Amino acid sequence: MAGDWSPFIQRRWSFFQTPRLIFWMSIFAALLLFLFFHSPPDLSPDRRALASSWDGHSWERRVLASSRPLSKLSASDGRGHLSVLVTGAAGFVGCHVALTLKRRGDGVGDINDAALLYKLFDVVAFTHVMHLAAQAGVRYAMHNPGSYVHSNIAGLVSVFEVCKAANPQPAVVWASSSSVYGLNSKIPFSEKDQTDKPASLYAATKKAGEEIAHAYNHIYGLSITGLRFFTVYGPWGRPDMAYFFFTKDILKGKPISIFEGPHHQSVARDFTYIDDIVKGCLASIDTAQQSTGSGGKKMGPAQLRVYNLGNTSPVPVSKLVSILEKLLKTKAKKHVQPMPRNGDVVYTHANISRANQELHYKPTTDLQAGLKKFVRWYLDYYSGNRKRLYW
Ligand SMILES: O=C(O)[C@H]1O[C@H](OP(=O)(O)OP(=O)(O)OC[C@H]2O[C@@H](n3ccc(=O)[nH]c3=O)[C@H](O)[C@@H]2O)[C@H](O)[C@@H](O)[C@H]1O
Repeated sequence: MAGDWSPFIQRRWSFFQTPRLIFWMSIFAALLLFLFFHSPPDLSPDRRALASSWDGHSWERRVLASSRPLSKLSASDGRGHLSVLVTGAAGFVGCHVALTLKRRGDGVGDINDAALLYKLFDVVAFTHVMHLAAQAGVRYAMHNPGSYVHSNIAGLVSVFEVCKAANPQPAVVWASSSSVYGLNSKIPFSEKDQTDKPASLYAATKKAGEEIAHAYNHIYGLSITGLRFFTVYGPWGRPDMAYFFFTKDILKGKPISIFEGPHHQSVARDFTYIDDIVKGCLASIDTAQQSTGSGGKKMGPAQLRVYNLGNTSPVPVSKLVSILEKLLKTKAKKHVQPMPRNGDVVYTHANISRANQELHYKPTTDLQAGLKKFVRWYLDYYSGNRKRLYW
């Protein structure tokens, strides 16, 4: 369900040295061969993977230990600790949210495999699911459309299926996207605006997710909150995003393309720093009401929410580049070019008043400050200085 991360993986792996890579690939291949020849023949592939990776009792013990709240740390609102299943915890937003929950003392499990989801719910009565696993990226959807359908639609349905069948049902908080506003020209974007003109397949799958959420809420009484993230950036970010590969290319002296809209209109984004997004995610968990259904049956109306999580301060991409140039002390080789027809939109700007009123969401990091933290992390990370970690 984590989707196809080809561009991400390619960029990350190019930093590995080849002999090391070959060594680990050999170990991995040997492990696969071992598992293949030693698995009992009557197990399905999913069950076989499960059985070979975890022996039942020790696996359950690990899941229980990981999801158990730490009693010494205090919960944020005095309601007691939560057990939160975080999907996509290997991804950008997911890893930050999971670590912050863990740090404040909540129990966190992590998985994005459907068979394991059911097994996990047998073992742990999750109070919440933070569903962040997805195929992200606006432009990559043109190259690999199936991956978006697989992760953002089929994957979402499989998460809702396991949640609706659980007893008790957890409350679900999941990642939608600012891209659902598509060709909407009313700014700033408000949750009340129409979102029926997606400009990319990515946006269309996120919009479909919001409609699917409505159906599960309506039929099964699942409490569901969708978060429309606005161009999230920061340390441990996605290498396929512009701020990340601009940094890499500026340092390498490679040219970068800066898109512009029709009539030389500048392209701008409501760039939002990861720590602000994490606060919005945790506030959504903390304010989520319980689902009303039980074991697949609705008992009454349940909470259904959608929030914009943005910075409410759009910045032109050309300004993003000039901040990076200063922080990196290097001039970029800029090529300004018309925005290709690739699913991009010219402008995003979040109206965050609903999130502010109901979640007390208030972003505090502007692009200058956020990029400074990102660049510090980037230089440290890629200089090989990984001893100093970033949490
Ligand atoms: O808010 C979202 O819902 C989405 O945010 C992010 O999409 P975007 O806002 O498109 O971010 P990103 O690709 O970094 O491009 C940033 C800017 O650089 C411009 N851009 C891009 C490439 C380039 O070569 N030149 C350029 O000018 C480009 O035109 C754009 O204006 C997430 O990737 C997506 O997964 C989703 O979460």
